[in-house]
Amino acid sequence: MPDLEPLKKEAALRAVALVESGMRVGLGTGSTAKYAIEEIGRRVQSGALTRIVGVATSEASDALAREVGLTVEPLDPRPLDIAIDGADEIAPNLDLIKGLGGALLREKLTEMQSRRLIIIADHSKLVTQIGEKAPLPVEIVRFGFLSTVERLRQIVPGGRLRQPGAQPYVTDNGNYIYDAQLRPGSDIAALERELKGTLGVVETGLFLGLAERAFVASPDGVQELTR
Ligand SMILES: O=C[C@H](O)[C@H](O)[C@H](O)COP(=O)(O)O
Repeated sequence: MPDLEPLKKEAALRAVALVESGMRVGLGTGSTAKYAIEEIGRRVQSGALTRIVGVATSEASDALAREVGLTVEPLDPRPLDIAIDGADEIAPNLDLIKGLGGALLREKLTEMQSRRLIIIADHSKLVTQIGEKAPLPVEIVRFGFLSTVERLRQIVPGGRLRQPGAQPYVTDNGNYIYDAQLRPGSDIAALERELKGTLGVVETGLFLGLAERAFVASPDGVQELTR
């Protein structure tokens, strides 16, 4: 398995180059977004960027941002100038699956409000159709979760409650996650509507029509994709 870390970092640096002083910045979650947060922190510490306010998409990113010296504020109704985040699948039209790290709800809340969503990833995340590689995370409420899982199985038969150990995985919002196995080529816009209309579902990891640009790094260099 080749080391993807330098590639993730390279993609992150390309995105951070778009951040300007005075911006309100959505801070993504995950092992790629981490490089972006660290780089923004470095630029703030060196004085290259000033008056940056970060809005974090998870408790982990909030903690990291503070650690690297960023000012972090909660999400409020003001728009963000830019958000930088990783993804689990990137389709050619920049539709995404996100949430394998469990942060999909806060990510969607934050990134819907951003003027620009920039995705950073290594080339392993590229797919020709959504559902090819990653499961689709669906955040569900804990109360009656077994009933919600049954309802979800009627819609997407393949899938399971995320349970890494003895207990189900719990999100920052105190919810559970159902990881659905999609059939590539299915109508994902219709699926999104159906899942969002399902009792017990809080949010899905489908990010459709949200990303403006993606920096995708491979051993041949960084590819810049636009919608
Ligand atoms: O919940 C997690 C987020 O959606 C991440 O952005 C996504 O899982 C990609 O993470 P990584 O950069 O670690 O592959």
